[in-house]
Amino acid sequence: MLRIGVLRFVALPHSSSSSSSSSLLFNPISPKSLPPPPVIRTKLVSRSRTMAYTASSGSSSNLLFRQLFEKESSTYTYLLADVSHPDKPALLIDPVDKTVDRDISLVKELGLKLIYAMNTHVHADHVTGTGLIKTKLPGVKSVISKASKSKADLLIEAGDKIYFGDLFLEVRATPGHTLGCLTYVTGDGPDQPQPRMAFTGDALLIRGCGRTDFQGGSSHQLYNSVHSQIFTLPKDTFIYPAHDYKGFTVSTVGEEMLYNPRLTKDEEGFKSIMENLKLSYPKMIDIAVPANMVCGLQDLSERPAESVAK
Ligand SMILES: N[C@@H](CCC(=O)N[C@@H](CSS)C(=O)NCC(=O)O)C(=O)O
Repeated sequence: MLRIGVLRFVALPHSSSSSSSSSLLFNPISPKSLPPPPVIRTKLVSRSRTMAYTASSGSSSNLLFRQLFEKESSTYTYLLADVSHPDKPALLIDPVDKTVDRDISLVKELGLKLIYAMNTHVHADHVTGTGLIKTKLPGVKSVISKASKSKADLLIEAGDKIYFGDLFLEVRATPGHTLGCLTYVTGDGPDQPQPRMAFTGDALLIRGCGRTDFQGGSSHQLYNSVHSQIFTLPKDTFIYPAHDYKGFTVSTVGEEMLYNPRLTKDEEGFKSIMENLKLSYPKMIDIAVPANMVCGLQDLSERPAESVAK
């Protein structure tokens, strides 16, 4: 396997163009080669702060976590930040265009520095907020999978690690709802959040899963993605999906392995369920898919995306 890209946030000038600046924008530095951040960590204080910020997640002395909701498309957006790092670097997963102002206000109120606006996949039911965020906060980088064949500042793939401060997300490929679906999982390590947290996009929903009837969807692929990439995580790993239509907010791997009415079946049973969902096409699909192929910015320049160091 190729060496995983280590995307390390460093304080650099904001720039949104020029391919020659790519090495300035993402600095592939091993965390071990950097001096420790100049911050005195008082475990009790930082832990209690995190607890106050954290909604239904596990503990980490460094992680600030928020789950946000966009009600028209029933989409969850997630805000994560390393609040022990002096810059408080943050990222958003699956922001929606309609709630970008809310999300940016929250980022500012909490004193965070947003560095990545990430997509789990090319959504069909709403326009991503990642492009709009870039126009409002020009230093932010849009992120999506290379397999999605979309345009973004950063095209990522399985095995990459997305660093924000000393915390990171591991990238797992979970195709099946769309070809380019990714699941982001918090890091495995002593200073990373415990239990781990998996941001599954539409691959795995709570007691459900993403449909497989368009955008390169495949029930065979989705079944294998969930079983090989998500159900192999520790059972206490939290599941945070991109949507919920039933009022759920969080689940765990163990809970879904026991109670997911689709994915507890064998593959043939799963395929049969997926073939008979009889869902109507998302109302926004004809607008959302082309817009999301350019991370929500129809006029994004033609410059090539930065490649991730391997
Ligand atoms: N009614 C909504 C779309 C609902 C829908 O199709 N949701 C997708 C995820 S967004 S493409 C899905 O995979 N649902 C699975 C399920 O079992 O509900 C609209 O018109 O936007």
